[in-house]
Amino acid sequence: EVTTRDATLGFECTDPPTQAHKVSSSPLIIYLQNFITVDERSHLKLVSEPKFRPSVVASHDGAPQRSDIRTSQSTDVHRDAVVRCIEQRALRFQGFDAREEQLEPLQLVKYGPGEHYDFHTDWLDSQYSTSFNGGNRMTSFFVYVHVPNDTTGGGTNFPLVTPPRDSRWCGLIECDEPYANGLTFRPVEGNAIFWENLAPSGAGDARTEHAGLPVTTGSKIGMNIWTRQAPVSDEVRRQDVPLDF
Ligand SMILES: O=C(O)CCC(=O)C(=O)O
Ligand SMILES: [Fe+2]
Repeated sequence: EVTTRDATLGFECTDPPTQAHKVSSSPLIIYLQNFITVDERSHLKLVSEPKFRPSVVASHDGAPQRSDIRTSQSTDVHRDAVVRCIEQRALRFQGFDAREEQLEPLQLVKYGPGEHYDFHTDWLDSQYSTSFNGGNRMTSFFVYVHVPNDTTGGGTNFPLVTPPRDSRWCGLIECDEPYANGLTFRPVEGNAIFWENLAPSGAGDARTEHAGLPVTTGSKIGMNIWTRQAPVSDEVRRQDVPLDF
């Protein structure tokens, strides 16, 4: 167990007892129960709350733009001790080889009633996967940071992935979903979905298409942890150049 102290915050970086469950081998999808602690969740909620702005998507000419495709609010967060603790956990999970410099700034997304993110892939077209940007998004974690008890809807749907069958999944995925709808994860606070976006050739894997389904009641805060193929430029890491799509 890795433990470090940050005196300024009195925060102790301690890994929660995460349980990993494989969902799919191809594309690789792994479900992580208890990936961030209660303290980390409340800290992320606190620091992000005043910073949320309407989410954007990548437009044709490269400029981030608002769109009906993605009606949530987003923000990145300052790399304080809590954020660095989660970053290191995400890197260790990927087998030590991924370097800190490959991480995009962690991105929080908040949905209120009716808000959603339409079907998309996290891997990007070549114009957004330049060497300046560290190439493409090799992997994604989507972490459920804050999901009040009254929240309904807001699942994460992978239409091209076959759901696992065992009934022990039923708290974590929609088990009564019509088979044709693919796999829908329920938003369960503290848990995360990890997947690989790229085929071994480096090409984007179309089977990783997914959507943030509309929140019906309540709200949802999630977090994207994206690891690029190569180091992201300092400008992006310092968050001078937003990459917030
Ligand atoms: O909200 C979700 O469940 C998924 C969000 C997502 O896919 C994204 O922000 O890239
Ligand atoms: Fe996504």
